[in-house]
Amino acid sequence: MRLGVPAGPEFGGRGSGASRAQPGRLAPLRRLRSAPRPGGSREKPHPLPPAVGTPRPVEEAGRASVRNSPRVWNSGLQRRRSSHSSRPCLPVPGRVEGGPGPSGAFGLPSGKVLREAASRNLTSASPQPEDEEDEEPALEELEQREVLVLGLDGAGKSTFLRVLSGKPPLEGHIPTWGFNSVRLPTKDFEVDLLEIGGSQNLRFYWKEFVSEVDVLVFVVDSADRLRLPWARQELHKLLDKDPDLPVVVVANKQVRAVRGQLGPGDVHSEMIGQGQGALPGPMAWRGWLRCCPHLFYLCPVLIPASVFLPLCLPIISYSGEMRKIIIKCLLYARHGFLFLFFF
Ligand SMILES: Nc1nc2c(ncn2[C@@H]2O[C@H](COP(=O)(O)OP(=O)(O)OP(=O)(O)O)[C@@H](O)[C@H]2O)c(=O)[nH]1
Ligand SMILES: [Mg+2]
Repeated sequence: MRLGVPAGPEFGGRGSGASRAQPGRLAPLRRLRSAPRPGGSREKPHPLPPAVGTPRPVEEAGRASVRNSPRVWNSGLQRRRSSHSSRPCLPVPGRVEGGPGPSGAFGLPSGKVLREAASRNLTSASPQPEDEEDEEPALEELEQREVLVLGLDGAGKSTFLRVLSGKPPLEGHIPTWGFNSVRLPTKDFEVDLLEIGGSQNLRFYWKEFVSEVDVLVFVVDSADRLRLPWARQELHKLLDKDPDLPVVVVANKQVRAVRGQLGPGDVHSEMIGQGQGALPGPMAWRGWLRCCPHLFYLCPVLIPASVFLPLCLPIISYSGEMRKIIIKCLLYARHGFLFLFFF
């Protein structure tokens, strides 16, 4: 059965974002995204291709060679791509209760196929003033980053995407039953973010995507003390699947967390883990400081937690400045972990 997987309603859902997408410039899964969409207008939910035996879509003439040219890809991505290039497209028989479609459920055939659907539905964020895009750079000069945004339900993934794309956060929790995607254009880069809903039924699919993205953003609800161990378990499962994956942990809802007596240090130790199964320290932190001076202020391990919070307060908000910092993090992420804290 072929059923639709719409973007979440919090992003205008059901294809409204796609009307602003630029098909010729879609970043993620450039090898797959131009697959014909059966009978789909951009205003309708995107039906997924058949689960098994999906033909590889043919890239648009000309663009494919540019996009896939080694000159365009950064070395980290090449490394990651080449080490996973032989990964087969797994048929996933799972069903998601409560999802759209006549039966109230949908099957997600594979990471690649879902991301293809997502790429058609990309919501391009309007360029912010700080990007100073006088002239669009030539296509072949653009580099791209594909960022997967995961985390337990209610952690704040959709909010993260919304705010980064210049929209105000929504009041209340509207669960994402499929995916949301957004494009952040910067001067020389395109950053595509893909959120997959965090409900238990959707977590099964997360691992299908991690090997094919440049960075994982893992959003944690710092106030949800009871579920922090679950969040850690999910994160570590993903890292088992791809140990080289650069991770940005977003420790959300710090205001509520402080009320619940859970500070950044707690989130840090919960997510890194302690004792058996813990991630080794050097692996957790190497590489970040070379990237961007701002990161120093965002890394709780290098500054005692007691001074970390005051230092961070001026920049821990979803401000324009924060947006720039986050984009830098996503662009230059190479190894290990970074923690960002939001209130
Ligand atoms: N105080 C505070 N609330 C937040 C923050 N981020 C998100 N929220 C709230 O948390 C609730 C859930 O946020 P969502 O972004 O919908 O959560 P989600 O991770 O996308 O959830 P699923 O789509 O179900 O996986 C909403 O009510 C948000 O307003 C934050 O940084 N601080
Ligand atoms: Mg969501």
